[in-house]
Amino acid sequence: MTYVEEIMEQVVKNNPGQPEFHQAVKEVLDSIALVIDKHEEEYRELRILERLLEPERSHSFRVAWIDHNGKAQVNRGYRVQFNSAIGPYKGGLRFHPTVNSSVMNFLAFEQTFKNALTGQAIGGGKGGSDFDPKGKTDIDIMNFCQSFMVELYKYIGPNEDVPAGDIGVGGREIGYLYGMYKRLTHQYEGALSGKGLSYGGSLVRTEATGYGLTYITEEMLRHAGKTIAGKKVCVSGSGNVATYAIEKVTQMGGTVLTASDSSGYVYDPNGIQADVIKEIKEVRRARIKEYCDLVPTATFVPGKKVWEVACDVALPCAIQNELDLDDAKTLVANGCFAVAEGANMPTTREATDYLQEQGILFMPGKASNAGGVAVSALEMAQNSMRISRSFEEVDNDLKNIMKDIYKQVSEAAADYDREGNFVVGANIAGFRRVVKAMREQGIV
Ligand SMILES: NC(=O)c1ccc[n+]([C@@H]2O[C@H](COP(=O)([O-])OP(=O)(O)OC[C@H]3O[C@@H](n4cnc5c(N)ncnc54)[C@H](O)[C@@H]3O)[C@@H](O)[C@H]2O)c1
Repeated sequence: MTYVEEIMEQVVKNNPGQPEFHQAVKEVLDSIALVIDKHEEEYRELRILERLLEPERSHSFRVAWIDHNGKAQVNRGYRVQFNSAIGPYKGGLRFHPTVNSSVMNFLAFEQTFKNALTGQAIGGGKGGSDFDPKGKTDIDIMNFCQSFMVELYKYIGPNEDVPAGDIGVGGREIGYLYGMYKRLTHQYEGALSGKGLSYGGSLVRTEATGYGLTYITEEMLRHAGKTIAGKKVCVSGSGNVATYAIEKVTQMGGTVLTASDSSGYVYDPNGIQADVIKEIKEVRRARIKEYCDLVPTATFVPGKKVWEVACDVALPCAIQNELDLDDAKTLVANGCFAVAEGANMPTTREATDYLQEQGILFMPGKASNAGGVAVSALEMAQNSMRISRSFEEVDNDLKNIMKDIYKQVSEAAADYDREGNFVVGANIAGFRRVVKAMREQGIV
């Protein structure tokens, strides 16, 4: 048995009932087997993979809170501090009923490689809760966030661990979390990113993941002699990443045909309007169906996924495993030639393999959605220096970071004779940077 095979068996044995974590680890190990095989003896001796796959620290805690009816509620909170070889832990907080140890481990593990790809000094972490924000009042959200922070603040700090938003955690939630952090620690410091502009946030952080996704997609298309302008694009989701991907694709001359939530999708051949999505999701906090009340040319398709709509480019921006093999076949049959992941692991392994076999340009999330965390790191730097930079400056940095990620990913793939395989390239490039830092710091 090879070292990689042995380790994969061990991961499954040591983390039973964690399918998402196993899926993420398998994808990475399959890609980096090429590198491991070259250094097998040395890596075995240093137990590189064992150390890389064991989170440095995992916190799980009770979150008791009172809802707007005065009733007691209890949820479970998490913070997984996976790897700090290259910097303080960094990664979002997710509030969604599907959150469990498997999802947390998969996200924190992926985050380690993604953060390495940005070239910044940030390690990998992730956190969240099985709390479901759907249908909750503003008071519920504040009470929950405050109780969550009463525990979380013990583990975070600007030089230790800097959480940000993710599914279910946007500007409102970060505000409530930060308010309680400051009250508990009496420190005004950048212990969270994605903060509001009035209290230390960075311009472009809100837009960063969706914009960054669009910039790297354009870069990938450019190298294939194409461009986003004039293309039909399917976007799934209608949250932070989806909204700003829709906005940037439209600005760059593409037409976004779809947006969705867990109830179904809306289709508009004239192009989905990001401002209307913002009104529905950020102001009214309503279901996507309401889009059709505001835009008469749009139609709502209940209970279906966006991938049945013919498009040139697909941008999955909702949740893990939302694009499966059947969806991939439909996309290819309808002429789609590029897929870039806005969400984390939205494409199943079978779907990814099929898309790559069919010669579809495919950019994995750990490269294509890294813009959010990259601008979070810029926010951390601004907080430390007590400065704020202009929209243009930060946006320009974001563009350069995304271009650099494309370069690293394609060069790493080429180094191992896998030109155009950006999954292999992203995993190898991230792995090389993390492992170099781990080796230089000894067995810790
Ligand atoms: N926010 C960031 O900066 C960031 C950065 C990197 C990656 N991501 C990833 O992007 C994805 C979306 O995150 P977000 O921050 O936009 O969250 P969000 O809460 O703002 O939006 C999530 C969206 O997904 C939709 N959704 C959830 N389950 C769905 C389902 N089963 N079918 C269809 N739609 C569904 C929700 O309705 C919502 O529109 C997640 O995978 C997240 O990990 C986010």
